[in-house]
Amino acid sequence: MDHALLILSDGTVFPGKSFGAPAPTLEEMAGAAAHEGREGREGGRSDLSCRLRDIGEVVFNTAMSGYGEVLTDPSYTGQIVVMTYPHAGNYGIDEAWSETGPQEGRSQSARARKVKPAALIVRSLYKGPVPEGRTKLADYLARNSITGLTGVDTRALTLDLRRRGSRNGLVCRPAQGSDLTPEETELALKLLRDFPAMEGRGLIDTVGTASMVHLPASSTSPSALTSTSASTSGAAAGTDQGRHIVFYDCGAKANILREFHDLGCSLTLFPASATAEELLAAGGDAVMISNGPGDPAVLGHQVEQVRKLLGKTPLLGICLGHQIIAEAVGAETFKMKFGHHGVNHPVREEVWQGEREKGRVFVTSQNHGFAVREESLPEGVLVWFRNANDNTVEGLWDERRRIRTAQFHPESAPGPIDSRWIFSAFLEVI
Ligand SMILES: NC(=O)CC[C@H](N)C(=O)O
Repeated sequence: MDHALLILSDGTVFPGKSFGAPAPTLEEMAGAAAHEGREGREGGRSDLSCRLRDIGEVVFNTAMSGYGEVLTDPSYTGQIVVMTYPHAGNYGIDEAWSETGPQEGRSQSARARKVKPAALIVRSLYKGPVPEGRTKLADYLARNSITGLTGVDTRALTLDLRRRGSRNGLVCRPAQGSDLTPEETELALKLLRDFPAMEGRGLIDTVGTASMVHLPASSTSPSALTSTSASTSGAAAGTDQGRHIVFYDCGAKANILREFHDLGCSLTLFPASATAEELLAAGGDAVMISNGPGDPAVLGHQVEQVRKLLGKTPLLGICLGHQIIAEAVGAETFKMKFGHHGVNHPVREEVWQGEREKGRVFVTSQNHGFAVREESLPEGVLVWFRNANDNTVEGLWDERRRIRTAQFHPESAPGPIDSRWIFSAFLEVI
């Protein structure tokens, strides 16, 4: 394994050893950045930098397992993920665990890009055998051209990110030996200065389906949803036969689709470029807005479309979808200091209905760096869920316009399934 380093935008360095794809040198990274910049200018595209490997916003994830789902979750696009649990790789990885939803109409290269984060950082990579039929984490990353960094003091790194906030970083290899030359350090800091901050980045163009996809309720296992350990035997399976959910796909996780499917719903997925008219014309019972990467505040098109849907159809949202709906009703979102990424975030229910016990607390799976500003919520839009650690808004409830949203991930994958009932609660608005 080669010496490699994580460099944060303020110059803090965390040394380690690379696994998976070899870490690039700074000269290679500068060449790739110049190439992407040229292509971006000539192609008239606004943000190609998300396709650059090895550079992105460094975030820590507190899950004890689930690296396979984390690596394939489209919401991690543009981020370098640090796992706080010290060991990674000991159960290998199976392609079938992918959390990436359908990618119809995308180019072959986009579809082949299975791993969404820009790099993975761990304390200690397990190198022993893995169960038959599975791939070693290092081989999986190598096959997908993603660099991993092991031997990193992830505890110190996490404390640093908590104290000073998530910020951009890059993973690189010194051209010689184990340290960077002053020139290499200068180049690294320049690359990081030129790289866009997560606040203000629109990233959904690169994820999700690019053309309409219909997943009928009757099919027992649509090819896009073949694998899951968490949702094959839904407790409430079949109870909502016949519901048709129109799905606004901003980079959906596969398990969200599976959960609706397990409740007997048919789904029609539309790309994030679709219009409100197209979504309504599909004639569904509700429109669901998916999770996805990047800053919700810059998604003008999607916010505008969702605004046009208000009151015309029930609206459901998860994570980015929750944030887009919040923007559409006139509320604001903001960048959190280090976000919530993990599977152990307590959330309290603040609005309840019918027989449900009051004020329940759930341990939830989370992955978000932005949140809804509570003071900006208009009248009639209630806080359905609240984070029990920091009191931030974790879900919205609007009775009049039939809106239900969750900032966290009721579909888990990875994580506990305590809040899985929310999919049934979503369908109560129909
Ligand atoms: N998982 C998600 O949908 C993430 C939403 C958004 N990109 C955030 O970081 O807050």
